[in-house]
Amino acid sequence: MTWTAVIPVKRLPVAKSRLRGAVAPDRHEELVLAMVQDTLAAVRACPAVRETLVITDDPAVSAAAGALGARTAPDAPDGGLNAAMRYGADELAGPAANRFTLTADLPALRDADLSAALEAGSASGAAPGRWFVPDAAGTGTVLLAAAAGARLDPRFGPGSAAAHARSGARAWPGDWPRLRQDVDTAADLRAVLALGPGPRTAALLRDLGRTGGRGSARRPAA
Ligand SMILES: Nc1nc2c(ncn2[C@@H]2O[C@H](COP(=O)(O)OP(=O)(O)OP(=O)(O)O)[C@@H](O)[C@H]2O)c(=O)[nH]1
Ligand SMILES: C=C(OP(=O)(O)O)C(=O)O
Repeated sequence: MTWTAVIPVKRLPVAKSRLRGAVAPDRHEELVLAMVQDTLAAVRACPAVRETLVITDDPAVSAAAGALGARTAPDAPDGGLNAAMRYGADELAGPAANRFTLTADLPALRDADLSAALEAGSASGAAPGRWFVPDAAGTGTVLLAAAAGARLDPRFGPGSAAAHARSGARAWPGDWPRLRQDVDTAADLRAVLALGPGPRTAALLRDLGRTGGRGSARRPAA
C-alpha cells in the first residue's frame, strides 16, 4: 500500500509559540525549521510514501521542503491546521489516494517508525478507513490516515485523540516513541534530546551548547 503524506506547516514567525523560550529568541525559527526538515526527511525516506505534500505559506519552509523532494502548496484556505490538512488530503491529493497527515514537529522520527505504523494501520482489514496515532501524552494526535475513498475529516487541536476516536477513526497507539514524540514545549524538546533528534535538530542544539547526541538525556545548560 502506498501513501501520500500531507504535512501542514505554519509560518515560522508564529509557529510553535508554546516552545518559545526553549532556545534564544533569535534561534526559535531556526529550531522550528530544523524540526520540520528532520520530520520531512524521515517521511521522504519511507518507502511506502509515494508523495509528500507540504501545505505552507512560509517561503523558507517551502524552499527546504522542495530541497527534500516534497511538493509544496500555499495554505489556500488560510483557516488553521485542520483546513490545511483537509485541503491537502481531500482536494490536492484527492480521495482516490491513500493519504495521511502528520504534524511537522517530530524531529526524532525515523523512517522505520513511520513504516511500521503505516504497515500496522493498513494491515487491519477490519479497521474503518480512518485511523490515527496518538501523541506520546495520549491526548493529542501525530498522524491521521484515510484510506482511498474515506475523507480525512481531521480534528486536530486540544484533545484530538478523543475527538478522532469519537469521529470513528481507529486508534493505533503503537510502540513508536520516535513517531509519537511531538514537540510543543521545552519539556518535549528534552524528551527528543533523550530519544536522539534527527541530524538538523541535533546540529542546531549542539551549536546552542545542548547535548544533541543519540541516547543522551543530559539536561543542557540554558
Ligand atoms: N499550513 C498550516 N499549518 C498549521 C497551521 N496551524 C498549525 N499548523 C501546523 O500543524 C502542525 C501541528 O500544529 P501545532 O503542534 O499546534 O503547532 P503550532 O500551531 O505551530 O504550535 P503553537 O503555536 O504552540 O500552538 C504543525 O506542523 C504546525 O506547523 C495553519 O494555520 N496552517
Ligand atoms: C494539534 C495537535 O497538536 P498539539 O498538541 O501539537 O497542539 C493535536 O495533537 O491535535
